[in-house]
Amino acid sequence: MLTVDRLESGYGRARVLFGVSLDVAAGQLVCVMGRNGVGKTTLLNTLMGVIPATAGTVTFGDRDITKLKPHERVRLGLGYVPQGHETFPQLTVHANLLVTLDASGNPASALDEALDVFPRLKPLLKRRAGFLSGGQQQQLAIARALVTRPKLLILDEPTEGIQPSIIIEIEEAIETLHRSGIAILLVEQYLDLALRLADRYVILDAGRVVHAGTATDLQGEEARRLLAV
Ligand SMILES: Nc1ncnc2c1ncn2[C@@H]1O[C@H](COP(=O)(O)OP(=O)(O)OP(=O)(O)O)[C@@H](O)[C@H]1O
Repeated sequence: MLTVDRLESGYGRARVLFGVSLDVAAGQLVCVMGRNGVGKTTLLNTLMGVIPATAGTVTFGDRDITKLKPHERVRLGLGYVPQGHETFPQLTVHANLLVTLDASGNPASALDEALDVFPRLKPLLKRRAGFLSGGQQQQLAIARALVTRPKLLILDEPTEGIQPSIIIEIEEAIETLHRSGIAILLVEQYLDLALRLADRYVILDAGRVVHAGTATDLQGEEARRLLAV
C-alpha cells in the first residue's frame, strides 16, 4: 500500500534521512522506532509532503506521490496526526471535527464514526479544544484524522506526555482501527506498546533503517540496544 524507496530529506543543507526504504502493506501496523533525533518525525513529514524529498520515491497504492502537496495526499487516503496533538484551541471539539469534515467533503456520518472510536469525546463536543486535557486533545487530534476516512493513518508518538490511563484508551483505539482494516504507520518510543500493537517494525538510527522485521524479532538484544531501553 505504501512503499518508501531510498528516501532522503532534511533541512537546508543538513540532510536527516539517508536512503530510507520501508513498506506498509494493506491493513498492516508498522511501528517506526529509534532514539530522539534520529529522524522519525522528519520521515513522517516527508511522507506527508510537509518537507520535500530530495531523493527517493513514495508510492501509495499504484501512485507516485513523492511530489504531491500534503492536502492532495490526504485526499488520496493518508491521514496524519503530527506530534503534539495539534488542534484549534479556540474552537470547540465539534468545530474542530467539522473543519476537517468540510475540507474532506465526507458525509456527516464520518464524524459519527470518528466519535464512536473515541466515545469519551462525545460529552465534550461543546468544549473548546484548548480546555481539554492532553489525553483528550490527542484523542481529538486522531478523531480529526479519522474524519477524512484514511486508508493509511500516520501517527507521531500519540502517547507522548499522556497519562497512563489515557494511554490505555489510545492503545485500544489504535487496536480497534487496526482491526477495522486501516493500515497504520506509528512512531512510538514506548517499546511495550509497540510490541503489543505492531505487525512489523522499523528502527531508525542517524537517518538510516538499521533494523526491520516482525514484532517477535524485536525482543532481540540488538533492538533494545538501538532503542537504548
Ligand atoms: N525544523 C528543523 N530545522 C532544522 N533541523 C531540524 C528541524 N526539525 C528537526 N531537525 C533536526 O533533524 C534531526 C531529526 O529530527 P526529528 O525530529 O526528525 O527526529 P525524531 O527521531 O523524530 O526525534 P524526536 O523523537 O525527538 O521527535 C535532528 O537532528 C533535529 O535536530
